[in-house]
Amino acid sequence: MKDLIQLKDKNIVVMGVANERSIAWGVAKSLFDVGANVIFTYRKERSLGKIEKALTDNNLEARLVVECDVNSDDSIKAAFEKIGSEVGVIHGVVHSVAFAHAEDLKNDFLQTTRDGYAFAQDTSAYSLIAAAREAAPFMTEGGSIVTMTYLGAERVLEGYNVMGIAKASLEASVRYLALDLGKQNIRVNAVSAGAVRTLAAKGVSSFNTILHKIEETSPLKRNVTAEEVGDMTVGLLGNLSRGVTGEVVYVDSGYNIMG
Ligand SMILES: NC(=O)c1ccc[n+]([C@@H]2O[C@H](COP(=O)([O-])OP(=O)(O)OC[C@H]3O[C@@H](n4cnc5c(N)ncnc54)[C@H](O)[C@@H]3O)[C@@H](O)[C@H]2O)c1
Repeated sequence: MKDLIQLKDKNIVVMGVANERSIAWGVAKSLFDVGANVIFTYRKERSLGKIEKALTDNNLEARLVVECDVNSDDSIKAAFEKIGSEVGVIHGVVHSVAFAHAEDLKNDFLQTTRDGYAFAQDTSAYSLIAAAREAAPFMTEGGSIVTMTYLGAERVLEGYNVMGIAKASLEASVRYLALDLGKQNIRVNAVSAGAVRTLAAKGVSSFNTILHKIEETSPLKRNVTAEEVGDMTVGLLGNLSRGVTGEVVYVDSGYNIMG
């Protein structure tokens, strides 16, 4: 399988590990399993500590760990320049980053503020465009970019509100980026993950209800794990998916197909 995926010794940037429950950590574990060189980016010192602890506890070694605040163009540019200068070629990027203000997830969607809307878009959707732009010059052998989205982009899920709009932008951005970057043989896809209990999920008030609903009604009658999301992400990063770009792939026990 490792040979089919062809990610051994490839340099893959993973953005968005806050702790061992993060979807990005599930992705990183799958990447370590196939022998990739994993480069982490983090926003806060607290996350850096959590990444270091997760690596030590699991007896793993990162190729590099770099600070990157996706609300800042300068920070994104500096992060990818540092990564590029250290590793030379970047073969893949995993964008697993999102944020919205708590009040915009608690209040009715109708009450979304202009600032809250802009902030959710900036952090959760524009950040993919900026990261892709700064990574692309170092992706000289072609490669793959994968982001994390959610069903709330297409369906109204109570309490997901402004984040649903950000995910809709994110999914459209995946398609436009796929066209631009296809010329460089860089593929861009999204994984639409089922509900996974993480730090970010705490902001969604209806989260427990969603978990139960998936258990009851999805074809597989269970929730998915960050590891399962990680495995599909690695599939989209590697050679087996070389003909796939601009897609949203669901890892949600099939929940999205149900009426
Ligand atoms: N947990 C779920 O149920 C679920 C389902 C579908 C999609 N997702 C998506 O998966 C992705 C990862 O979320 P998660 O659930 O693993 O939660 P998480 O809280 O573990 O990860 C979110 C990450 O975003 C980072 N982040 C936020 N603002 C940032 C900024 N300005 N600069 C840099 N990093 C920033 C945080 O530091 C954190 O590492 C998100 O895009 C989320 O919307 C989550």
